[in-house]
Amino acid sequence: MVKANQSINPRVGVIGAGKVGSTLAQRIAEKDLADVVLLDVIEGMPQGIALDLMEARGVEHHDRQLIGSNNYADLVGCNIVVITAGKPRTPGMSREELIEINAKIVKSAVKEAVKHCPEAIFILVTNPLDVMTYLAWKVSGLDPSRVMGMAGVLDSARFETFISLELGCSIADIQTLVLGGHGDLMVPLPRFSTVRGIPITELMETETIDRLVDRTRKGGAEIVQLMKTGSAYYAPASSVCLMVEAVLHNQSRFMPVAGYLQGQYGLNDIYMGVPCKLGYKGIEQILELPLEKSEIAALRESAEVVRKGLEMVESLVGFD
Ligand SMILES: NC(=O)C1=CN([C@@H]2O[C@H](COP(=O)(O)OP(=O)(O)OC[C@H]3O[C@@H](n4cnc5c(N)ncnc54)[C@H](O)[C@@H]3O)[C@@H](O)[C@H]2O)C=CC1
Ligand SMILES: O=C([O-])CC(=O)C(=O)O
Repeated sequence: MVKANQSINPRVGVIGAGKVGSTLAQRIAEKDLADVVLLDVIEGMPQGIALDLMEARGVEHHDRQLIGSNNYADLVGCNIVVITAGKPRTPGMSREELIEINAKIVKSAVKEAVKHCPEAIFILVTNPLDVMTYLAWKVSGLDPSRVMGMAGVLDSARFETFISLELGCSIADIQTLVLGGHGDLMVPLPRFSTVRGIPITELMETETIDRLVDRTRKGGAEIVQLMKTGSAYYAPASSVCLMVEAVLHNQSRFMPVAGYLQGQYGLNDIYMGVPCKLGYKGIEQILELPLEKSEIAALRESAEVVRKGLEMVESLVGFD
């Protein structure tokens, strides 16, 4: 059996071996990106999933190592740590209702992880995303460029899906941008969403765009409602994997990421979805777009929800 600290390959720690975490481990290994340490509080479960994924290697043709663990010390040497630990919502719940249960989990997971791999880049997934990313940054003591959250890639991918279904065209030509907090007030930007460079505002009626924007905003809830017992995980895992690849391969790719704002878009001391350049140092640049007044107002409204969540986290678990 391979020991956790024997590899010289890139290594990604995934904390939380549930739906998102285990699917992400599979994506990372099968795309041949890195070895994976899959960690959970449930004994035997991450070990079983890691072994199952190892046994698929001969068929999938890769040599990546997958290690299941209940011990944070096994994260030694990880280049990236992804936090998926925590509860998903069930029908009727908002993401904010997860704060009480998930803040404790994220705080302790990040504190433990950073002790063993202080050099890692941290990517948060646990909801409510922007609030948990801020909490993770605070308790990690790391530079904000090295702590980020995944949501905008997923929300943009959903918007792209709905546009491609509406226009009956390939998704390959569609690129969208969804900014703001990962909640009902997220900010899809039709002006910056294109099909082969053509803004969708040139291709669809306003009412159609509004309908697709609304479906995007409620994209997570639509799946929660259908699944009944949990939330989306295939598209979320693919979205995190894209960020992992951008960092590991130092790709300098622009994508919407929950990054720490220090005055950009008129917002300060908050994590929220903005266009970021990702490379091996983490967030290398935050791009400030020339937004219209209504778009800025929508971003600020979205930020208010995040701030309320931060107040709640501070009173529940604190940021120390
Ligand atoms: N940012 C985004 O766009 C998305 C966020 N999410 C969020 O990701 C989180 C995980 O979702 P799923 O994987 O579907 O849930 P899940 O319930 O399948 O998995 C969560 C795992 O976390 C583990 N866990 C709990 N406490 C832990 C701790 N202290 N240390 C290590 N592991 C711990 C649980 O044992 C469980 O295996 C949820 O909060 C969900 O809302 C899910 C999809 C998209
Ligand atoms: O909806 C949820 O709770 C999970 C999530 O964040 C998403 O799928 O966008």
